[in-house]
Amino acid sequence: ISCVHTENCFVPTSDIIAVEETEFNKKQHNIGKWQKMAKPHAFTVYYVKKARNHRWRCSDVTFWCVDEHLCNQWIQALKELLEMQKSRPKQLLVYINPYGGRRQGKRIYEQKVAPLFSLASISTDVVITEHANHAKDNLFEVNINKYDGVVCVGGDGMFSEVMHGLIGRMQKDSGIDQNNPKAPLVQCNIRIGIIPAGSTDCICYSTVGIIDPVTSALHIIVGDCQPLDVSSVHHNNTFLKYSVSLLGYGFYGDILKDSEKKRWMGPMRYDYSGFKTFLSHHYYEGTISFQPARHTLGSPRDKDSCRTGCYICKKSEQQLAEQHKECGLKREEDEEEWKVIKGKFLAINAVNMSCACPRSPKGLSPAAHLADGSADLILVRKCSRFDFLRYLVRHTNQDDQFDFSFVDVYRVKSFQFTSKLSEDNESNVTDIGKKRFGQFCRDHPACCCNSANSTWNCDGETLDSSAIEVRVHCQLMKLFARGIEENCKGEAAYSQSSIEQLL
Ligand SMILES: CCCCCCCCCCCCC/C=C/[C@@H](O)[C@H](COP(=O)(O)O)NC(=O)CCCCCCCCCCCCCCC
Ligand SMILES: Nc1ncnc2c1ncn2[C@@H]1O[C@H](COP(=O)(O)OP(=O)(O)O)[C@@H](O)[C@H]1O
Ligand SMILES: [Ca+2]
Repeated sequence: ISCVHTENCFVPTSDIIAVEETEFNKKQHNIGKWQKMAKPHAFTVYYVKKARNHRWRCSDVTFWCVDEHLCNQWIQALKELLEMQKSRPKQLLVYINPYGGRRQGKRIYEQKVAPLFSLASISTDVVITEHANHAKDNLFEVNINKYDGVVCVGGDGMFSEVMHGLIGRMQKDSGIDQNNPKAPLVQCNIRIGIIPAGSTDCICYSTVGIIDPVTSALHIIVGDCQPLDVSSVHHNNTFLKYSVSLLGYGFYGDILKDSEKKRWMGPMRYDYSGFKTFLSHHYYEGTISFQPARHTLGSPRDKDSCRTGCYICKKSEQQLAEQHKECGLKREEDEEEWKVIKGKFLAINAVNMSCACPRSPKGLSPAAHLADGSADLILVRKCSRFDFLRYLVRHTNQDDQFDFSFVDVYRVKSFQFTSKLSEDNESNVTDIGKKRFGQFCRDHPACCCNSANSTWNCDGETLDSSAIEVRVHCQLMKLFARGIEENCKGEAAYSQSSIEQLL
């Protein structure tokens, strides 16, 4: 058996996409040494080729020989090897948002992704959504056990919808009340794959390292698995939403609210509203209380970030498994300390992952972990426009965005927020004068005292309440991804040995 390539190629079986018998064709027969072969037989191996910047491509290599039996034996053996890769999906449920991002979802799926799925013998049921919440509602009805995974084609908003459907369905089937903020949620073992076709696509970028539909499709095909922390958001014992990327009040809440009116602008709407919001320079008064995450090894000021095989996330996984074993025992969580901070903030951002995206390749919190059971809480206090701009610019370069006197960052496992306005309204219901003054200010937005509330931006969706209660659920769900791979071939940033050196 020989290969037409002149160079040697080495492909691990885990990177093989498919093996197929190759049809004999004249053109191929006429090249090189195969001209002399009487009746050639051939098979083609399709495999993942890793290119620069975390990009993956489907490549192929064809092997020729004269012996038909030998050729078939090779095909058979390679197919058996593929069968042994148990984590690979065979049956997928696909939701396409035709209106996300630049409205290319359907085209991207049909032209770039579907052919790869069919090459890898994955069967699919495809739903093109007709309205918002279509995918979410549908997930409560379908026979979910039929599928090895769910794929969403769209942006972070579309992913969020699919995640709400899956996690919600899981809790419903297990009789867990999502409205109880303390309920131990049931993990969701059905993986979600993201084919990026949205505006920010930060979840894809932060878990794969690139926004590229083909790369994401290949991660699904090889059956990658990346656990992900999920935050639950409640208000007064009412469930509001889950969040995996950004939960932002003030700056990012205001950008989102303004940008929703400009959907026709496509992804550009965020830059337009960002500029507008930057100029308006609103700050908001409120109280934030949080429980520091003592269980995890890392800190938000670490130099190393979460990478494939991250040791810190593995440690949290072990702790989680131990917790599940001792689930009969009482949790001490509630008695743990709460830290309280009052102030005037331009932005309050809680991120479960770095939130790296093309606009900011290192993200809002470069050292945040995908699956350590914590979120990074970033408090940006009132400062000058110039200082806030300096802070924003550091999201795009190598400088440390936390090295400012007006920026604080904490790694937390839960937090609560109440705005000054809602506190006043609750504690001074009889103080009519104050209420009237509040009303007056809201009617006159030019008034400097900023009496209006901002809104929360929850993975790109607005929340109705400004007072919220948030809890991080360690590794509540899983993605078809493997985290960002280290650039140089070598160990993960946090390898066992580097940690041991640290301790
Ligand atoms: C001066 C340049 C400053 C650039 C600062 C860039 C920081 C970007 C951090 C982005 C974090 C994104 C977190 C992810 C959020 C998404 O879940 C979520 C939903 O995504 P989807 O639409 O795909 O469904 N996306 C968003 O909420 C959009 C966030 C908007 C980020 C745009 C920020 C632009 C800021 C421009 C400021 C301009 C100041 C100029 C002064 C001269
Ligand atoms: N067919 C549809 N029509 C209108 N909205 C939809 C449809 N399908 C999904 N959506 C909603 O569109 C919102 C944004 O989608 P997303 O794919 O995240 O795009 P973008 O990144 O541009 O915001 C999501 O909240 C989702 O619920
Ligand atoms: Ca995390």
